[in-house]
Amino acid sequence: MATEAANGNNHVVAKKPPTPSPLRNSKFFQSNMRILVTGGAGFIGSHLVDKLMENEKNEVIVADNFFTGSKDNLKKWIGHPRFELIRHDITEPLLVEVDQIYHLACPASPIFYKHNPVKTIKTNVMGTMNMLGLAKRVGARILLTSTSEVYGDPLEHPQKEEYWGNVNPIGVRSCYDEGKRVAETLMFDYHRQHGLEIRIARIFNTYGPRMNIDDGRVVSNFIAQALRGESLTVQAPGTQTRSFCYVSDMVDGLIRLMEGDNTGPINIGNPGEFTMMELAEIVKELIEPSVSIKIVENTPDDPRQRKPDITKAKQLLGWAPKITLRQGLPRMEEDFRQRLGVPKKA
Ligand SMILES: NC(=O)c1ccc[n+]([C@@H]2O[C@H](COP(=O)([O-])OP(=O)(O)OC[C@H]3O[C@@H](n4cnc5c(N)ncnc54)[C@H](O)[C@@H]3O)[C@@H](O)[C@H]2O)c1
Ligand SMILES: O=C(O)[C@H]1O[C@H](OP(=O)(O)OP(=O)(O)OC[C@H]2O[C@@H](n3ccc(=O)[nH]c3=O)[C@H](O)[C@@H]2O)[C@H](O)[C@@H](O)[C@@H]1O
Repeated sequence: MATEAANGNNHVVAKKPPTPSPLRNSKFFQSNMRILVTGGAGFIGSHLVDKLMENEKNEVIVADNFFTGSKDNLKKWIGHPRFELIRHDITEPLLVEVDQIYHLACPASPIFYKHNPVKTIKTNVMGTMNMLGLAKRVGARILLTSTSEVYGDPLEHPQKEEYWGNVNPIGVRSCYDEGKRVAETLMFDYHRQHGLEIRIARIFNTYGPRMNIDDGRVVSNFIAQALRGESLTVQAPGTQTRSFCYVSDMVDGLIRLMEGDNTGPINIGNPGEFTMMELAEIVKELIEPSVSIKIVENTPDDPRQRKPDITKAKQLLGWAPKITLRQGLPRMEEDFRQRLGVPKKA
């Protein structure tokens, strides 16, 4: 029995990691690493695929059911000899031979994850079990994209990884936040019981190009509203806070976590904290000063504050975000202008 203190906890690991499947060596001629990205047609997943494909030694397989993702996000890779796209729902088993699994598949916008909550739970629980089963069979390392929502409506601020959270187990957000908490539990149980190599990232609000225009999350809503000349809808009271991380910083953090020695969970996010009213003011100032801001009704269990403590990410991964909100928003604006067909005023 080995004891591991990677996260300051003592995880008793019962077994050595599973032996890799011999089929894993039958690779495309140039590659030495075959990587599965579940949810790779989504927002963060497609940026991750871009980065992984830059390395000529990687073969990348994406499995996605296109619920919130799109082939458009991957169009530059379709047909590439080192890339494969599989239409697959991860609540069903998947048989592939891979060395690493980035497990992202799960709707992330509250509007979408609440649309079919039972499916969201199935994706988090059965989907994660299927991916862990796959990792066990082929001896692959697996990284789960968990969320700051595991801290619920946090009573500690900023949130450290040791904080166990304040989550409503029967609320409308529970399919997602409790789903991710079970997914984390499954990761650690497979690690302790079967010796699987696991990595857990707790992602805090991430934004950037390729977010669905009408995806309902706050940054995409405000930018789309500003470009359409509509009022920015701040949900009451507007004093709730979030910390926004630009997607290239996020991808860098995820790859460092996968390649490093620590299981996590590790917070990956930008500690710059803004109220939703402040965010609306910044979007208005940077994108369209003529739009108004209106307060609208909020949804149940909306967390009142959220800010990552990233001491662990700095120490263990040598990672810190580089792009500020004021630098990131214009990059996203450019992408939204192109997709909405709204040119910048001369
Ligand atoms: N963006 C954020 O702010 C944020 C914050 C915390 C955690 N995360 C996590 O990061 C991951 C990616 O988030 P995102 O913002 O890119 O979301 P997204 O909705 O753009 O991407 C999710 C992808 O998963 C796919 N998917 C959903 N259910 C599936 C299923 N059952 N089978 C196969 N594919 C399925 C979707 O079609 C989509 O392509 C998610 O796991 C999310 O929980 C994101
Ligand atoms: O980072 C995380 O861990 C989580 O963050 C988000 O969840 P949430 O923070 O609720 O995301 P938004 O829907 O973007 O809401 C952020 C805040 O903006 C407010 N909001 C949202 C939309 C809007 O039009 N106006 C507005 O004021 C909401 O009330 C909330 O307080 C993501 O969507 C989750 O997938 C992710 O796991």
